[in-house]
Amino acid sequence: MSFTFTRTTKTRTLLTKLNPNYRTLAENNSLTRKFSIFIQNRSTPKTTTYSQQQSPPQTIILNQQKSRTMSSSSSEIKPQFSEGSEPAVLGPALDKLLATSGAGGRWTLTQEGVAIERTFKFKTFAKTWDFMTAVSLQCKLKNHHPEWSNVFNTTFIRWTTHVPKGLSSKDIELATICDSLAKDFGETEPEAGASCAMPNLTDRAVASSGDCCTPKHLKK
Ligand SMILES: C[C@H](O)[C@H](O)[C@H]1CNC2=NC(N)=NC(=O)C2=N1
Repeated sequence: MSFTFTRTTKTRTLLTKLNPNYRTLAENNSLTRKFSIFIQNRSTPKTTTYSQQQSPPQTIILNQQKSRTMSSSSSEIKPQFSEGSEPAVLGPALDKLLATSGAGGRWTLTQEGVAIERTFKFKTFAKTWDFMTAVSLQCKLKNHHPEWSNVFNTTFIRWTTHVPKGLSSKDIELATICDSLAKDFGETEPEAGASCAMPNLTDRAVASSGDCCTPKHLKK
C-alpha cells in the first residue's frame, strides 16, 4: 500500500523561510512518516481490556496531574534565573509570557520556578508536527532544546535550562518564538482538561534521557 502526503504551499513556504534546509528535513519527515505508517499497518494492533474494578491508566494520569497542579500554584512560585542571566532584563520579558500577569500570556511557571510550560493545540497531527518541526529548527539555531511531548493534535512544551540550572534568556526567547510560530501554524483554543496527560509524558521522557547539557570540559 502506498501513501501520498500533501502539504499546503503556505506551510512549505513558511517552513522554507524559517530554514532553507526545510526541504531536506521535510523529505526526511515524510519518509519517516511513510515508514511508521507502513510499520503500523503491518503489525497487529494491541488491545487492552479493563475489568470493571480496574480503572484505565488515563484516569490515574488525570488524578496525578490534578494533584500536581493543586500542590503548586504558579502565582506562588518565584522565577529562578540561571547563573549569568540578568533578572532585571528577563523578569519583564517573562511577565509578558505568564498567564498570571494578565498581559495575555499563556505560559505557567513551574518546578520551583526553573521552568515555564504550555500546551499548544492544532487541527491535525500534520499541523502539530509542522509546528514542532519549525520549533526544532529554531532550537538548532539557538543550541537549546525543549522538554516536550506530542499526542495527535496537541503538543506540550516546557522550557528550562539544565546547565546552569534555571530560566535563561534562551528559554524566554524560545517561548516567545513558540507563541508566534503557533499563530502562523493555526493554533486552536485548547479544550478544558484535554491535555492532562502531556506533562506526565514529558516527565517520563526527561527521567530516562541522558545528560546532554553538561559541557564536555565540566564532565568528570
Ligand atoms: C553543551 C551545550 O551547550 C549544551 O548541551 C546545551 C544544549 N541545549 C540545552 N538545552 C537546554 N534546555 N538546557 C541546556 O542546558 C542546554 N545546553
